[in-house]
Amino acid sequence: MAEQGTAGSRIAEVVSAARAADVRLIRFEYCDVSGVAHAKAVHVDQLEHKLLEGVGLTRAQMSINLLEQVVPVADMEPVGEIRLVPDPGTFTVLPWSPGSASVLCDQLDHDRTDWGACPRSFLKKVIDRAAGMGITVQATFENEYYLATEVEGGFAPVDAPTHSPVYSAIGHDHLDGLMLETVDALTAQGIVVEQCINEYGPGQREISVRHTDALGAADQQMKFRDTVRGVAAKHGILASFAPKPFPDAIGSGAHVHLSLWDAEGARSLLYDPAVPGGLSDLGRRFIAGVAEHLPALTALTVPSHNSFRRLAPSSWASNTTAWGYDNREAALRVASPFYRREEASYNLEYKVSDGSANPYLSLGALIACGLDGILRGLDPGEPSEHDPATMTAEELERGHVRPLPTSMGDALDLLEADTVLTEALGPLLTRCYLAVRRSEHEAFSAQDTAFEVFHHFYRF
Ligand SMILES: NC(=O)CC[C@H](N)C(=O)O
Repeated sequence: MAEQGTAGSRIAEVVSAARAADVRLIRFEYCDVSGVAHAKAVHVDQLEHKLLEGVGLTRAQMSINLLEQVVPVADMEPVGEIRLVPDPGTFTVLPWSPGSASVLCDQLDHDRTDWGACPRSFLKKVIDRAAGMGITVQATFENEYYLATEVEGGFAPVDAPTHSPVYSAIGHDHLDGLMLETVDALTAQGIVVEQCINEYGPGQREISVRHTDALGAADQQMKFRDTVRGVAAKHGILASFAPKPFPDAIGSGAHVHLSLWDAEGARSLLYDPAVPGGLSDLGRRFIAGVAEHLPALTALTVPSHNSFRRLAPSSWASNTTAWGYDNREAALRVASPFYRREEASYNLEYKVSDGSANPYLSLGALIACGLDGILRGLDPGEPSEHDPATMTAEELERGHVRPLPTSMGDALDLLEADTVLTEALGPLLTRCYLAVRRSEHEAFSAQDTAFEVFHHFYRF
C-alpha cells in the first residue's frame, strides 16, 4: 500500500511537472536489442493513467533488427503484448523540442514482472546481484560522436572545409553555438557536464558527463544520445554515434568509466592506498573477470557490424584484452586518480564500448563479468606497460593478453558459448539477441561498406 502511495505521488509530480512546462507529448522510450532508441508519445491528458498502466507493445517489436526486418524468434510472435511502463524518476523536458518530454521505460508483462527480454530489467538484476555482494557501482559513458552535413552522394564531416587542428583551441569556435546549446540541454535534464573536446577526427566531438549509479548511467546514455542528435538536427546538422562512420578517420568510442563502492557508497572498493598504483585486490579480480569474458562481451558492448571496424590496433580503441595503468591502448585502463581526490576519482575505463550499444545490456554485461572475476578470485596477470601491438609474445603472456574477435559473427559465437553471460541475460533475451544480431551480421556481410556505414550512421 505504502509503495502504491509513493508511486502515486511520483506520478502526480510528473504530471504537474509536464503541465508546468506546457508539455503536450511525452515520449515513452525504450532501447531495442540493436541499440536503437524507440518511443511512443503519450498526450499529456492521458499521462496520469499511462504512467501507471504503461502503453502496449507487441512482443515481436523486440525482434526487429537494425534493418527493420522482423526476425523470427520463438515466443516473440506478433501475437501477445507487453507493457512499456515508465520510471517516473527519468522524466525530463526536452529542451530542443518545445512541448515534448521523455521518460524511460521497463518492458513488463501484465503481472508487472520482467517478460524476459527487457534490457533495463536485466541491468537492474545485475545491480541487485552486485548489491548482494555488498557492491554498488558508479558509472558513466564518455561519448565521442561525429557532426556532419548531407552532401551529394552521402554526408561529410563538418570540419572538412576548415580543418581545425585536433584537440585545438580554435576548434572550439567552430559550431560553438551548437556545442553550448547541447551542453545547456544536457544540464537542463540534470546531466552534469564535465568537459568538451574537439576530438581527433574531422567534425568529431566528445562531451564527458559526471558518473552516477549504474541504472542512472544507462538512462543518462539514452538521454545523452537523444539530446546530442536532437539539438544538432535543429541546427540542420547530423550527429552520429556510429562507431566508424568514416572508414578513413578514427572511430567513435563510448568508453565506460566505472568505480566500485561499498553498500553505502561511502568507501571505494577499487582503491587501496596501501598498494602501489592503488588498485585493490577486489579491483584486480574485477578486471580479471572482465578480461576473461572480454572476447564474448564484445558482442554486447561493441555490438554492431560497424563496431568491429573501430577495434583496430594502435587507434586508442583497443583490440586485445590487455589492462594497464593509464595505458590508452589497453581495453581496461586504470585511470590515474585526481590530486587530493584519490579515492573519489579512482576508476576503471573500459574502452571496448561504443555508442551503438544498448547501454542497459552493455553495462549490465560488463558488471556481470567483473562480478564473476570477484567470485572466482581470478588474477589479471601483469599490467601492460606498452601498446600491445608493440609487446613481445612473452610480455603479452605475462599480461594474459589475448586478441578480441574481429567480426560480429565471431563475437556472437563466443557470446553463445559464454554461460556466465547467457545465464545473466536469461533464455529469452539470449535467444532474441543472438537471432536478431546474426540476421544483421548476415545482411551486412552480403553488402558493401557504404551500405553498412549509411545504415549505422542514421540509426545511431
Ligand atoms: N581520445 C581518445 O580516447 C580516442 C578514442 C578513440 N576515438 C576510440 O575510438 O575509442
